[in-house]
Amino acid sequence: MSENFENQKQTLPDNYRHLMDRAIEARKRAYVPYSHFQVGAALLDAEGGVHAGCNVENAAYSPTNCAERTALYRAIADGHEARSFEAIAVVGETDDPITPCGVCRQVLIELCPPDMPVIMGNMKGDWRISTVAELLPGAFSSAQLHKA
Ligand SMILES: O=c1ccn([C@H]2C[C@H](O)[C@@H](CO)O2)c(=O)[nH]1
Ligand SMILES: [Zn+2]
Repeated sequence: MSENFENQKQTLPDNYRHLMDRAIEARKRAYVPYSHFQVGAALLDAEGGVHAGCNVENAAYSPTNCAERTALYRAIADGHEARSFEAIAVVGETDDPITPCGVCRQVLIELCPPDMPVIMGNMKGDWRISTVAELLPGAFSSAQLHKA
């Protein structure tokens, strides 16, 4: 399964490198007084625009928003159509490339094409790529809901 691929050692393709650089930049703006774990994300839209996100924590913990969801919700709020996105990069200071949490995987399934690449990285430059669908096998999605 692609999620278990070893970290890629080759160079990230230029377009994805650029997106990852934007995620690294967004990571600096993380609001993380509780975990001190900064995460950045950058979402590419169909027009070539990039929507950055960082994690935003809360003293009550559960209102915390991950970097991935910040980027996605920001792009939707700016008028971009659901499932029109082309790629998302996410980065944290992890040994292996960071992987989105379960909540973000569900939101990715909702708002992105199932074959959209998720470029996962760390601050050492390791990276790997999985599609949205690969990250959440057997997902409950709108397709099932609307059959009811
Ligand atoms: O993919 C991830 C994983 C974690 N976090 C955030 C949530 C919380 O603020 C902190 C620690 O879990 O990192 C993200 O933003 N994205
Ligand atoms: Zn998450």
